[in-house]
Amino acid sequence: MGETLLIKNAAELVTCSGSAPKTGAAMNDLGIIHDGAVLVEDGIITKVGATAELLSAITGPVDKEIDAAGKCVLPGFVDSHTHFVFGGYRAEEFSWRLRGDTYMEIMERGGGIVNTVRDTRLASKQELKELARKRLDSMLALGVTTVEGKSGYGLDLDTEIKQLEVMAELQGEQAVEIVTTFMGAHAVPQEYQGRSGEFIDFLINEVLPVVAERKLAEFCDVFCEKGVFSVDESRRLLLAASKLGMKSKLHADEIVQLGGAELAAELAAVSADHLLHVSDEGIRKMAETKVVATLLPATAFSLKEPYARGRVMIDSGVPVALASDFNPGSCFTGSIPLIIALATLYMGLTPAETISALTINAAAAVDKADKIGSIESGKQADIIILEHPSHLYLPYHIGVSIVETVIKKGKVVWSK
Ligand SMILES: N=CN[C@@H](CCC(=O)O)C(=O)O
Repeated sequence: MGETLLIKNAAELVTCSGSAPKTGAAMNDLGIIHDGAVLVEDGIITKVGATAELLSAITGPVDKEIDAAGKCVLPGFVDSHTHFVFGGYRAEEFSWRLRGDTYMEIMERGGGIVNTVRDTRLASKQELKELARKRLDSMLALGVTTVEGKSGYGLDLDTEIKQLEVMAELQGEQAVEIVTTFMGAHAVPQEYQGRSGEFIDFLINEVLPVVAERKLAEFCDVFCEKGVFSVDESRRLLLAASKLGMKSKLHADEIVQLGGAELAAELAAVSADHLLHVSDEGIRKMAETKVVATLLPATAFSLKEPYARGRVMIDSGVPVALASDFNPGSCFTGSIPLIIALATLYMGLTPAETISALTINAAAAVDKADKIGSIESGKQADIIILEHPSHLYLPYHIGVSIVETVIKKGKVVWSK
C-alpha cells in the first residue's frame, strides 16, 4: 500500500456519484453519506462509505487522518470555462459599460478582446506566467482543483503558442490541474479586419498544425457570434481541429441567437458555453446529443444581461455545468461563491443541482468525468472540506467562501 489518507466522521459526505454527466432529477441526487469516510491510496480514492464500516475494512496502517466531524466533504470544484492567461487590464472599458455602452459596442469601436491581445502580445512569457500563477492560487483557495484555460489573446502564431506554453509550464508547478483549450478564433485581429474567413484559413493552415503537433491543447473553442465568427466559419475550424485530434467547445448564442447550440449538437461538441440567447430548438438538440451546457452566470451579471435558462435546460434533459468565465473583459472574477449565489437565487437551480453543475457535470464539460468530479473508488482524490456540516451552507453564505481544506491527488494543498 502506498501513501494513505483517511478522511473520517464527515457530517455529510457529498459523493456526486452515479453516471455522468447528470441530467434531470439526477442532478438533485448528490449521493450523500452521513457520517462518511474516504480512504485514499497514492492519490486515488479506494474506499468510500460510512465511517464505522470503512474503518473496519482498513487492514494496513494509515499515514494521515483528517477528522471531518461537523464538516461537509465534497469533490473539488472544476472551473470548466476560463481565460486566465492574459496581460493588461480593461478597467476603463468597465467604467464605459457602467455608463451604458454594451460589450459589442466597445468591441466594434476596436476595444474589447483586441485590447487584451495588444497587451498579451507585448508581455513576456514569464510575466504572463506569474500573473496566471497568482490567479490559480486564488482559485485554489476557493476550492477549485481543476481549471480549463483558453488561449485567444494572441490571435497570431507566436502569442497563441506563448499562452499555451504558459499553461503547459504551470501544469505541475502548482496544485490546480489545467485543461488546455486553443481559442485562436476568439476575435478577428486588427490585421484581418473584415476578413474573418481568411483569418480562419490562417488558423487552420498555420496555427492548428503547430498546436496539434506540440500537443498544446486538448480542445478547440470558437467565439461563434454575430460580428465575430459565423456558424460556417466555426464549423470549418472545429472540423479541422477535430481531424487533428482536438475536441470541440463553442462560445454559443452569447450576445444574439445565432445557432451555436445547434452547431454544437451537430458536431457532438463536448460543451456549448454561455447560451444566454439559445433557442428552444438548440436546447432540444443539446438534450438529445448530451452536449454539456456550460452556463456562466457571473458574466450575465457583469454584462447586466438576462441569465441563461438553466432551469429550462435541466428540465429539458440538458446536462448543465456552471463555470466562472474568468477573463479581463466581460467577467473579471473566478468567484465560485458568486456563481453559487447567482445560480441558486436568480437561475432557479437548487443547491444540489448547483453542486452537480460545479463538480461532476463540470468534469464532463472538460471530458474528464471518468477521473474527477466525484468521490468514488478509482477516481483521483480531489476533495474539499467545508467549515460547516452541509452543502446547504454554500448558497447560504452569499459571496463568501466557506472552504476550509483543499486536497489535490490525495495531498492537502491549501487550508484556511
Ligand atoms: N465572449 C467571448 N469571450 C470571453 C470574453 C473575453 C473578453 O472580453 O476578454 C467570454 O467568454 O465572455
